[in-house]
Amino acid sequence: MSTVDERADVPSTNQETIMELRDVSVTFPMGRGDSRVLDNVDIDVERGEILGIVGESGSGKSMLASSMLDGVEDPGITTGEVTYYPPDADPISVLDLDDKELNKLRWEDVAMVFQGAMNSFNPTMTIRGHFRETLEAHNADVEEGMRRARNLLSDLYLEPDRVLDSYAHELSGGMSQRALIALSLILQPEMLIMDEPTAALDLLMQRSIVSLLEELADKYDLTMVFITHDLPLVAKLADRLAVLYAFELVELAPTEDVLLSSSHPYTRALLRATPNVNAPLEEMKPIEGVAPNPSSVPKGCSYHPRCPVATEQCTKSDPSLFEVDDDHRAACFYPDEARESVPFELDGETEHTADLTSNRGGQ
Ligand SMILES: Nc1ncnc2c1ncn2[C@@H]1O[C@H](COP(=O)(O)OP(=O)(O)OP(=O)(O)O)[C@@H](O)[C@H]1O
Repeated sequence: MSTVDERADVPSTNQETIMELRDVSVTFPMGRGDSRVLDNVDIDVERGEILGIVGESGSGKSMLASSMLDGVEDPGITTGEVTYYPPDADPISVLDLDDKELNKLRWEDVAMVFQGAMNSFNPTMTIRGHFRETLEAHNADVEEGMRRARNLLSDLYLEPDRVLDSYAHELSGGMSQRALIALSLILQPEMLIMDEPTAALDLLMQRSIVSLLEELADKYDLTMVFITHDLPLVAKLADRLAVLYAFELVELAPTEDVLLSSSHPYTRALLRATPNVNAPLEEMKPIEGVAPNPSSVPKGCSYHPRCPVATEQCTKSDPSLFEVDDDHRAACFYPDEARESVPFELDGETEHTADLTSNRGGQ
């Protein structure tokens, strides 16, 4: 297994890596050949960061989330390398783990929360039962663990006693989603992967969960991967953004770079379709053209049929992630032309753009 120092030139800043994905692909065997639903993704998740992964519906976001914990459902096949770097132990090759080892990793090192908490809880068990069962299954000290559970529930602005004594159906959607986040953190993982964790919730609850997540990440030194189709939502939270298009990573950069100087025409179209970073997703305008499905991914750059700056080159070769700037990568042969041809103006401030504006003011 490669060490951190030997790593290839891939999208990352110079911080310490907690999870490394190399050439990660997911395919489903279909009647007429394989369907590739995640295509050679390379990414380094940095310890302590909040990484947002955005993309349209069907772009491969859930496949990416699942592949990080070797959780793609049968008959899907995940290939490539996923390496988890524990703080004080040898690296773990996630795709080589057996079921028992995976189960340990999933709770104790890298937890995962999906949308729709209702389906994650057993309807015949109280929330307390779920916490106890998880602690017992991992041979953890139950009394100490339950103390932690109460703290986590309080951190998430829930009344611990009321929630612990309830069944999931007795809680509102927002409460059960927060209880699920608390449960996912009960064995003190280093990293939390969330796949559309707020999708089923109303706008106000989405926003409030996002700010709670930020507080949690800070308090518990958590690394977070937040996967969503809601760019305005994740822009408020993430330190870096990764953009997926047609099962491939097309741009990766610090959030403010994406918001102010994105270099892939798809990211720019996505931002142009976002009238205001504070506006709800429902106000986004559609992007012209349609995203390909797995059986019809265009040759060359998969975005070329929708792209205003595409040339013949783009119909023939598929650009890899080029370095635009130190820690900014985009899979486009023509980033300068893209910036010129796809203008957008972002109204509204995120924490990131606000910081930039105030820095500029001081110059
Ligand atoms: N079990 C499966 N068998 C074959 N193809 C699948 C299967 N599950 C998903 N896919 C396909 O994989 C592709 C990527 O799906 P994925 O769920 O990762 O997209 P997504 O970006 O998470 O979308 P959404 O936001 O709608 O959840 C889609 O084209 C989908 O149709």
